[in-house]
Amino acid sequence: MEPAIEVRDLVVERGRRRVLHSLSCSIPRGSVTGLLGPSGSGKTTLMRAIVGVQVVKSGTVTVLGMLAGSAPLRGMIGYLTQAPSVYADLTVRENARYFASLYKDVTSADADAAVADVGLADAAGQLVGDLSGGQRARASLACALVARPTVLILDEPTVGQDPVLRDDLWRRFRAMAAQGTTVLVSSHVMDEASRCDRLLLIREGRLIADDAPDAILAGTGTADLEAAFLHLIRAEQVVS
Ligand SMILES: Nc1ncnc2c1ncn2[C@@H]1O[C@H](COP(=O)(O)OP(=O)(O)OP(=O)(O)O)[C@@H](O)[C@H]1O
Repeated sequence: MEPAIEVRDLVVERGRRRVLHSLSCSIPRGSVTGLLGPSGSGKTTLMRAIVGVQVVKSGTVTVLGMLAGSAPLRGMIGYLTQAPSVYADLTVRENARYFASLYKDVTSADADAAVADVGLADAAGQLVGDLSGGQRARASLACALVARPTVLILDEPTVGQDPVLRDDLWRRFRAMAAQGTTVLVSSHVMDEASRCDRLLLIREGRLIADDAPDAILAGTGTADLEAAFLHLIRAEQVVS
């Protein structure tokens, strides 16, 4: 089957610095793919290119067979940015319903369901400006989920969440993938990597691993993913 996302020889420059160096990868449909790498390695930049909001120097990014940023994709991609993208002076419910109103065939009931899905049903009537950081992040996630996107791009969705909520969110991502949604999640947290079907490890704008977690462990001869990633990063440092 054609992959959900295909990135070919992608070069991106930001602030006159090259931050993605001819990066290529493909992301299968109906999977959870983790995007991991040190701070500043290019995770957000790659996600922005996939969503179609990043100016690229060269290369191509195709999503569901269409060029990233194409108009028909707008209703099919959910994007959770790292900084919550919600209105502080609206309640959680009003935010979700506002985003629902931007889509054809998405109802207030869908908005309310998305709020419940992220564990915010009890806070639905609260102003976003009065929420904790973790709650605000979940309100933003609810807005990204509202239209039940085919492709979901999540930039560090579990930052600031307690272990129980993180577990709930990961179960939800897995359930969405089981129903056919393609989920790309960036994270700094290694124990989350084992919950992914595939992992992309990026360092200084280049992919240094693109495989299933078990295959990465086997290939590096390590017992856990944290050790595997340190192994891969050190091996790269020796080469470069
Ligand atoms: N608006 C910008 N203008 C210029 N350079 C930028 C801009 N945003 C990011 N960069 C640079 O691009 C590189 C990649 O940044 P990016 O945000 O993609 O990394 P990241 O892996 O998502 O980091 P983090 O894990 O800290 O969010 C970094 O060197 C960063 O300094």
